[in-house]
Amino acid sequence: MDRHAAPPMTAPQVGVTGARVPSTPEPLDPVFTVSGLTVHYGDYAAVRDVNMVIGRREITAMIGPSGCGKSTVLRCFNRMNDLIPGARVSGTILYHDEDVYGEHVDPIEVRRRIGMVFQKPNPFPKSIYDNIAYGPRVNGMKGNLDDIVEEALTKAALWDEVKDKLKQNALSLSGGQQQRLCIARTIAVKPEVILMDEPCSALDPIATTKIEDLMQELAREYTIVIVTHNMQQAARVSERTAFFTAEVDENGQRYGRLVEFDQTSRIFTNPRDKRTEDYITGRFG
Ligand SMILES: Nc1ncnc2c1ncn2[C@@H]1O[C@H](COP(=O)(O)OP(=O)(O)OP(=O)(O)O)[C@@H](O)[C@H]1O
Repeated sequence: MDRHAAPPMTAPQVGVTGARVPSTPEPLDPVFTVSGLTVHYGDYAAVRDVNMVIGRREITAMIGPSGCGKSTVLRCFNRMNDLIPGARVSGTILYHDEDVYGEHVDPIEVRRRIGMVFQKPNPFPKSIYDNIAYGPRVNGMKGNLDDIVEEALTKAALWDEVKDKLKQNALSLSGGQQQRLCIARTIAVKPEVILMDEPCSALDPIATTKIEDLMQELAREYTIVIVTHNMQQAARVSERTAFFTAEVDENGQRYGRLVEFDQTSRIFTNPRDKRTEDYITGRFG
């Protein structure tokens, strides 16, 4: 797949609060263009007809009640659903101009370019150093491995805390440190996009703040898509928000759908859809 090297057509404006304020409902510099995305598990169409665009170097949040398909959609961006027996994806997801599910696309390469951080930190039971070095080694990346490890840990705001104990087992780190290690591990293989599935739900408030600060720092260089149950978190960190909900079809089947996708500031202050308003004001879900 060709990596899109063009600079963004429009730089995000900087608002009075210093927050990055996007200028249009839809990003002008898409990394992903999702059209008519439907995901089945066996015969069950869990999430249907999703259309959205993910902007380059933006943070896009996906929010909504449990079971509405947020994680299912997130896993489509890097073909993680390929690993779930019975999962079937229809519609298209363009990564720049290339179909992520195209016939000749290598899912391993997709997952290198589009990394993922999970809800529960999942370091390998190896040293801190080897956790980071693993990806670059198996990908045959050129360059000095020590430098690659230091750069990834520095970008993940963990270097100062671990530089004197790189040989220590990663499982000896705190939960928040383990999650930053997993982010460093993702960064080490030089992705363009980082997908995050509830990355703070297992962390305390201080560790959560560190990850949120880190996300904003990383968004200078990476495109980030985050699933979160925490609406305040979506409001704090993201430029755009997609609100999903679960509805029941004419056959009594519950399914997930995207209700509204817009600038985060608009979703949280002046949503277009009553269902979004009910959710963000706590009247539903
Ligand atoms: N591996 C699977 N096999 C079968 N059904 C699944 C699988 N994963 C998810 N589902 C179903 O798909 C629907 C959407 O689930 P998904 O986990 O994507 O929702 P979610 O919005 O991320 O939920 P939560 O916020 O609780 O994590 C649910 O009905 C769920 O039961």
